[in-house]
Amino acid sequence: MNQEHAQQLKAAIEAVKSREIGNIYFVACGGSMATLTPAQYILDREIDIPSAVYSSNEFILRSPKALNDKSVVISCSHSGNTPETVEATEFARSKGALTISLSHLVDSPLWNAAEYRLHYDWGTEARAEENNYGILYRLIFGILNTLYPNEKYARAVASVETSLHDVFERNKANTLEAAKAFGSDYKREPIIYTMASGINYSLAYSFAICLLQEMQWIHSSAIHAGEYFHGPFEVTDYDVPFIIIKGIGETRLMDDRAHDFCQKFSDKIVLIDAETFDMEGISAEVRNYFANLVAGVVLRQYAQYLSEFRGHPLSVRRYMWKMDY
Ligand SMILES: N[C@@H]1[C@@H](O)[C@H](O)[C@@H](COP(=O)(O)O)O[C@@H]1O
Repeated sequence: MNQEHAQQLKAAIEAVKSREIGNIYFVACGGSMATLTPAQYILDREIDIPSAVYSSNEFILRSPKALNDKSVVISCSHSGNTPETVEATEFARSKGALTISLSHLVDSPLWNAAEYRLHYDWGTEARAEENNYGILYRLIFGILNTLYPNEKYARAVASVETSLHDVFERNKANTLEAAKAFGSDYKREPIIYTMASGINYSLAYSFAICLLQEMQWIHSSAIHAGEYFHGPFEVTDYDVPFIIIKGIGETRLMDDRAHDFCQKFSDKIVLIDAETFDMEGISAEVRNYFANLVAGVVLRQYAQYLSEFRGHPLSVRRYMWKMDY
């Protein structure tokens, strides 16, 4: 265990404990916003303190009335440099909120804007318990366990610390051939939709906007499985590809309904079903909250092979970080 990370988490969790908490906001952009969103889902399910997710600039411009000194604002920027996330954190701090920021870059502008800072590791060598989701889940379940002590939350933290890395590795190995097949079969698709609900929806969103649009320049849109029947299902046809992520929790009913319909009319469904995951080591009562993380690792491998078969590295951008915008 990285002791520096453990110390940073302890300080942030103690700070939350020392305050009266009226609400919790999660603020970031793009992939980082999608990273934070499952934490809001977990809080929504577990406690009655209201929480919400905002894209950074909207947080500043909308300026929620309830943002005040009883707020906790958790922001994230991988680079630590996204100006709107830095400004949103400064804005939250100016309103008296307790600010906690996650970043891969120590001493970045975001790092300096936040009151409490959480560094996470990144890259192929990083251990799951020290990467962005590992740190976020240790924070969220740590906060829950501090505010509402419960063995369930302690077991969730232990699941991250002792098992998540191996769970990721096993599921990556189990889906390696499927990832290669996806890369080969879908490399010429001009458009790929993603669909999910509940805690998995933000994964469908980030896969569509970050992996497919940003990193592969493939047209895409994330469809909420419940919303599918309220517009998007009209585009379903035999040659229209859908990646459908099915969860194992309370919203699976919506995933089933969308999948059942979609497979009647599309011959190109890529199903990522959390029921097939090997979740051994993750405490049974919180597996729903971890299935999206496993699906994320599985899908990242799919994207990796898509990029290899297309000869389009995931690192290539046309505009991002290359000009003013
Ligand atoms: N794919 C995401 C983008 O969607 C996002 O605009 C950006 C956010 O940056 P950061 O997390 O550094 O704030 O970077 C990531 O790569």
